[in-house]
Amino acid sequence: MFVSDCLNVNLRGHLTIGGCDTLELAEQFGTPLYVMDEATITQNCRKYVESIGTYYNSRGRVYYASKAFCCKEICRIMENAGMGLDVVSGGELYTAMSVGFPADRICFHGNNKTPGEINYALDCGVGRFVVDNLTELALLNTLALARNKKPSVLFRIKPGIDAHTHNFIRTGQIDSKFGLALETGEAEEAVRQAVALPGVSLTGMHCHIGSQIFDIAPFELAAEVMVNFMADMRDRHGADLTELNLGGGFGIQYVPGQNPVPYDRYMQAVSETVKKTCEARDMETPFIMLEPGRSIVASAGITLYTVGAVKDIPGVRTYVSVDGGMGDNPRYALYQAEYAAVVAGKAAEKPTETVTIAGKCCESGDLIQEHTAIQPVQAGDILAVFATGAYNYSMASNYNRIPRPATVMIRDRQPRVIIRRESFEDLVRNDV
Ligand SMILES: Cc1ncc(COP(=O)(O)O)c(C=O)c1O
Ligand SMILES: N[C@@H](CCCC[NH3+])C(=O)O
Repeated sequence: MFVSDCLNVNLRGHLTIGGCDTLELAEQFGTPLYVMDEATITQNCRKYVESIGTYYNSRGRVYYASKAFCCKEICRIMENAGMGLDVVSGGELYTAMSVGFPADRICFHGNNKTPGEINYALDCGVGRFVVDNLTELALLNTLALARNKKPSVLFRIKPGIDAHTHNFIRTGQIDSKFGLALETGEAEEAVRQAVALPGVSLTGMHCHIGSQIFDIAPFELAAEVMVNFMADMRDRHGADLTELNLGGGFGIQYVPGQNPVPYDRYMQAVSETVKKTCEARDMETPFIMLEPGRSIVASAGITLYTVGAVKDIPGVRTYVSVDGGMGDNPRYALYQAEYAAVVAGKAAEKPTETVTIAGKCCESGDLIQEHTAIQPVQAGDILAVFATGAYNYSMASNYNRIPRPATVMIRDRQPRVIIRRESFEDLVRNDV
């Protein structure tokens, strides 16, 4: 009925998440409120971890891409689930380290890591650096030598795959700010340099072709391109490459009618490609790394808002204004991302209205969704927007000095605050 199994309707006709009544959650914790179901997150982790067992003989690791949703508690949950962590900044790394996440299970990304961030990561002892460009390679080599370290390095490669997703979240094609291009010889040049550098140990290759991808073919193609490139680098430069990171990007269902590929089918298809290509190139199957973000946390989350003004413009549209907006969810403004919503107190009823859900920022584009079907709605109602667990809190801002919402995590029907609501005091804390 809904886009996630953790959502349901109780006998009062109210929307529930993880067995908790959303109207009671809104009453207890206030709105806007992010709510997440822990069992959904841990089940998603388990599916990935098990598929590494099934398809790669357990020779691999799943790194949760923490950019999707990063806070201390999610790092603890990931550690307990046996996951690794993909971090992309000093801040994400700091968050992980602050709860004692094992540094050797961290993969450090980023297309412009600063010397400060690199030094911090070296001091933490992060397991893998995914190096984006030649400048970074030279810098990492120098900084590592100065600290008497030799970090393991993977190169971020643009495999030249054009995945069918929104322009802003496509990354595998040649015109991308991320990674080293194959076509131009840039990637090979990086390998040639790295094998001769004393401060880095080149162990493998990485690619990530984009996000919210629904087809299997681009992933298969990327895997084939990457294995072939690794074999070429072995043949031409003697590079001993034993690790292949295939990134994340697996699509999820935001609205009914979308049909994401089940992980298992993706894993099976890609593992077959990897093995077949390795055989053809007389290469051992590398240690496989994956970096799912969205598909681990998105469907575990919803956002609860309180409806304020409902403005009907006859013959034009009806605006339903809520007490949050682009500050807590910028994805419609950025990517015209699709979302489904319900009036939480009427979740069992059929949607009969078509409305535009607007936020409270001083910005016409501050919309959560346009022309969306919903139950009859009025001021004071609680509105729930689905599948907001990824790239909502992590991309939130304080535009218009609106405090960021709290996040509540539910386990065994018990809600607990894992991120406190920001106060006005928080907003001025760093002002001088
Ligand atoms: C390098 C890298 N890895 C992993 C991810 C996670 O992607 P997703 O959340 O789509 O699984 C991203 C984001 O697109 C990324 O850039
Ligand atoms: N933040 C984006 C995707 C980019 C993922 C990171 N490379 C989203 O909300 O869909």
